[in-house]
Amino acid sequence: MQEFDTRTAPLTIKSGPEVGWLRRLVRRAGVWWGTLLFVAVGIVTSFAITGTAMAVAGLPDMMIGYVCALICSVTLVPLMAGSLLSLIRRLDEAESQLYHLARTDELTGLPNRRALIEAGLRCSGPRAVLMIDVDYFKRINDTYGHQIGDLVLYEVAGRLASQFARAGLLCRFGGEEFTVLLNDTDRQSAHDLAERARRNMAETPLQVADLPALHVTVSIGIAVTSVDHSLATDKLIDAADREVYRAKHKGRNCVCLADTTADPPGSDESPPYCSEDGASEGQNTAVSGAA
Ligand SMILES: Nc1nc2c(ncn2[C@@H]2O[C@H](COP(=O)(O)OP(=O)(O)OP(=O)(O)O)[C@@H](O)[C@H]2O)c(=O)[nH]1
Repeated sequence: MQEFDTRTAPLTIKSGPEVGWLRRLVRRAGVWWGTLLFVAVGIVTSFAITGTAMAVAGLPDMMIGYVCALICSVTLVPLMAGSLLSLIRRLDEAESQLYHLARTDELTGLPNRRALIEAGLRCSGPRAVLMIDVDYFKRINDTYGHQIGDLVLYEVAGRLASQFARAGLLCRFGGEEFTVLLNDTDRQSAHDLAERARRNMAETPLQVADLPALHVTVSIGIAVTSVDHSLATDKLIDAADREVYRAKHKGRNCVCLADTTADPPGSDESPPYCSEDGASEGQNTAVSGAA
């Protein structure tokens, strides 16, 4: 399956774990050049030690000492350094792969919840969390089976990626829930983005395998934090999740905004706020609109 490119997003998952100087050397120079460097350092060091040892022992400069040092440097050092550096490279590749796998959702290729939490810990400024839940997803599974359900989730992820990849970090939170973390975003912008994505999903049916077009809608909960009203990302996620429940109770296919900051977008009334442009519950089933 294709992996969605989230590298263009302002918030990205960290590319890998912290590494020490030896790993950085292997990454930059490779095993062969790294080994050559070790041999060069080995020759210089062994010559220096040999010379010093002979001087301390009161021996005259003997060629044989330097020849022994040279033979050791060009035989033992490449053997040991080469083995060590190739082992480090293999471990580095394995750890990087493990790091990436632990932060990627297998089905959609999107970053997963762990990646979201880590990205959230790294930001402190004004930001927004959008929680996006596919409506009546169980019906899709029940009607077409889990395999088609998986394909629908994959297509939904692709659609959401096209809407949010440049705006923020889109993750699969779990099940049929997706999350977007938006940095430096106020309520109005977060709401506009969510509303655009909701509308796009509702108005353009999904094409999955050879099935007729599937009308899928989403309910979106938003929580925003500002400089004056700072809130940790996990609290924002909880608040956005509560808004999803509110959106579900409102009939689904709508966007609800949490009361975490000042006024709701375009309104002087007190928050929280819900924009209800969606279909009614009856029309808004994931499968009832299938042509
Ligand atoms: N195919 C598939 N199904 C999944 C996956 N993860 C969760 N589900 C299913 O998603 C369904 C979610 O159902 P509910 O929580 O009842 O929600 P819903 O049917 O979408 O209804 P509302 O959220 O209330 O609109 C369950 O049937 C889960 O089995 C997955 O990775 N693949």
